[in-house]
Amino acid sequence: MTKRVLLTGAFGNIGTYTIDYLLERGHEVVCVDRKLPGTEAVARRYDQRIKAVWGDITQPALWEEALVGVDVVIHLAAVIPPVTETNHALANKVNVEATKNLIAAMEKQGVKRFIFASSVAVYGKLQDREPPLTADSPYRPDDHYGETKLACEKAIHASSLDWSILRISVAPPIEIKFVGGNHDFEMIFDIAVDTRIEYVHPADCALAFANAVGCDEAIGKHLLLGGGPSCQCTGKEFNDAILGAYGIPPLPNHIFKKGTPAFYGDFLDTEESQRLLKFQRHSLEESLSHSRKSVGVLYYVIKLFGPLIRPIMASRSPYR
Ligand SMILES: O=c1ccn([C@@H]2O[C@H](COP(=O)(O)OP(=O)(O)O[C@H]3O[C@H](CO)[C@@H](O)[C@H](O)[C@H]3O)[C@@H](O)[C@H]2O)c(=O)[nH]1
Repeated sequence: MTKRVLLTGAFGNIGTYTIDYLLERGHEVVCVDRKLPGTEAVARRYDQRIKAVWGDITQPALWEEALVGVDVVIHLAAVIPPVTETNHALANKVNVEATKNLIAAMEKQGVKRFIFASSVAVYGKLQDREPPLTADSPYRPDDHYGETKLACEKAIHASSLDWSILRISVAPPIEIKFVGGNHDFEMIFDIAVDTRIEYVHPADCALAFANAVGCDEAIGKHLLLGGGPSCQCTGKEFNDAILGAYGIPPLPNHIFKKGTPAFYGDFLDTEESQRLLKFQRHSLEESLSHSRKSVGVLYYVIKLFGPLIRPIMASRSPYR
């Protein structure tokens, strides 16, 4: 059955793919995002096919307009690291207060179905345990981002909504393009070379969110979004592969964060999430070839200047 779906953070990394899947399934999509040159450019691509509601999600009045006639809410809008770590006040306001206001507005307006984008950051760094990470592994976030996502989850548990919480693993943008988000390439330096990573294509996350709309069995569940065994690798393999897709040679090991456990997440048990949401479509290999294609001829230019680019990139590492 087609639904009217409110999608927050609609013009960001995962949001844009989510719009595509929702439209493909015949849903009406109401998109909420900040009005920025990048987000407006993305919105123009959808023209009359979506309704855009522009505004600041920390303003409770925004929800009154956005929720009219809505059946389901997919809440992606958030600030992510590194901003969450340098600006705690903003992270609290955007990630926690706005989510609490949205929940209150939904309860007031009688909108029941809520699908929330959380993160494996709620577990903190727990690679001292045997993999895989399961939905009920212990929560001990050790960064502010993870704290904010866990606070949202607690507010959701205390609500009267029909919720699903989807905890996303490592899902950076696949293409060099400006979307509304706040991704920062320097994050790669936080991924220690020997850490266990489970990548997931942002489009596959989007598919999980879109499929959750019609999946009543997902109600009341915490589901892990990782790409599956074909997306599991070490931090070193991950960083080399991502850089390689853009024509950049591997960076030396010593400029990456040291020590274990040195990044959150792990290899994940995605048996239940995949059974319910059927979202794992891309291996890491396929995602990298997608990245490589998006770079086009620039790949050869970057490759040619690789020996010059490499030290410039390395100089941006805080762990040199
Ligand atoms: O005050 C704000 C801050 C952000 N956004 C929007 O939120 C979206 C965030 O997207 P982006 O920064 O590209 O990140 P994603 O990779 O899409 O982040 C998704 O995946 C993360 C986990 O990997 C989750 O934490 C996020 O909630 C979820 O949106 C963007 O459209 C932003 O414009 C707002 O609308 N208002």
